[in-house]
Amino acid sequence: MKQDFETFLSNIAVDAQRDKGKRRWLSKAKTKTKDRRPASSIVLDLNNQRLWERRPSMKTHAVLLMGESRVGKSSIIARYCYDMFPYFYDPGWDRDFKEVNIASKTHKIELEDLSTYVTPDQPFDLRDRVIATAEGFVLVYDITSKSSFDSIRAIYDEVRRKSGLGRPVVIVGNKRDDVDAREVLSEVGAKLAKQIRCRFAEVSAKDGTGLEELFLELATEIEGMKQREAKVMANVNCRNVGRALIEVFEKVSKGLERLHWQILYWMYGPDRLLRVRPMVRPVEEAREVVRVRSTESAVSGKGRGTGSVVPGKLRERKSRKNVVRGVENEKEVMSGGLEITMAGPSGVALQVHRI
Ligand SMILES: Nc1nc2c(ncn2[C@@H]2O[C@H](COP(=O)(O)OP(=O)(O)OP(=O)(O)O)[C@@H](O)[C@H]2O)c(=O)[nH]1
Repeated sequence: MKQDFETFLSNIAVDAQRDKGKRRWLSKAKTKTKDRRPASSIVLDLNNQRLWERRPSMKTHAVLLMGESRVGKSSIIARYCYDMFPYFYDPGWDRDFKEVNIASKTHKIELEDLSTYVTPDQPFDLRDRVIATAEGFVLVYDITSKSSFDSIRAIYDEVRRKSGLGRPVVIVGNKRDDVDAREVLSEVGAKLAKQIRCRFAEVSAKDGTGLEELFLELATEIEGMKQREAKVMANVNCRNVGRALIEVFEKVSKGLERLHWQILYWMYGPDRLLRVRPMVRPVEEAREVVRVRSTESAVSGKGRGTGSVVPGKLRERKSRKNVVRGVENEKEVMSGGLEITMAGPSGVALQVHRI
């Protein structure tokens, strides 16, 4: 009887302790609510491709915890962010964060438990979107439940299907404190991780074992991935900028050359143009082709015509108003037409327009 009474008393003490823990945990969570607004916004298109993304800083890493129900995802978040272990089951816990130091810089790790997205009132599409926006994944199983381990492979496949390329994944066996009830050996977990080439860890949300290293290494991995992505993007941009600069430069130089000939045309008119030309470009340098465009057909309104002067031959065209004559050897072109195109030594077509 005495013993029963003592057991009764100790049970009350345990319950009181749990209640106290729950109250403390909830009040902490409440004060944190202000900070629990989403730190990042991402706009996806219908195929879950990123259209626009705002992250408050490069150093915020979105980590998604996935796994069967009751494997301890919420408990891992509670232990890691508040250093406390809730003895009660709370399926509603969703998102929190913790700041850590990596290479003497502060990084913010946002942890999210996906189970809240699979309640019947949530559209299924939301689940896909949450996966698509996460930057790192923790696939949790319970070492005391073989079935929770068996589901990991399918979850991993889903992550690879729906997430961006190269997002780090860690397979985590939780409840390692519960050695007596163990159903999944750590070698088995490690073997699966090796097969799908990702990291493996065994942790305990109850006593906090392995959690600090787990998230620190994951954040470092995510940071590395982001830096690699940023480098690739910078390279792509550099190449584009370089190509654009060359294009602009080519356009400007062609434009300048054209302008140069236009000014000569204005100054001397078509008749005297070729007398000035050698001053600009020595005759020997000039190529053997002179093209004359837009002659009689342009003037007569039938569209643009193109004539070319065969080297060494005199070519003459007549229209109602214009006479076009080109003497290749002397590089002489006379035109009353609208436009003359000459192939210069650099291979750039020079056009002289009549205004
Ligand atoms: N012994 C032990 N029990 C744990 C551990 N982590 C969680 N639990 C217990 O496992 C139960 C489920 O934990 P939760 O954190 O609510 O599990 P969950 O994965 O978030 O569940 P859902 O929200 O349904 O997805 C709770 O009763 C916890 O007390 C652990 O490391 N060791």
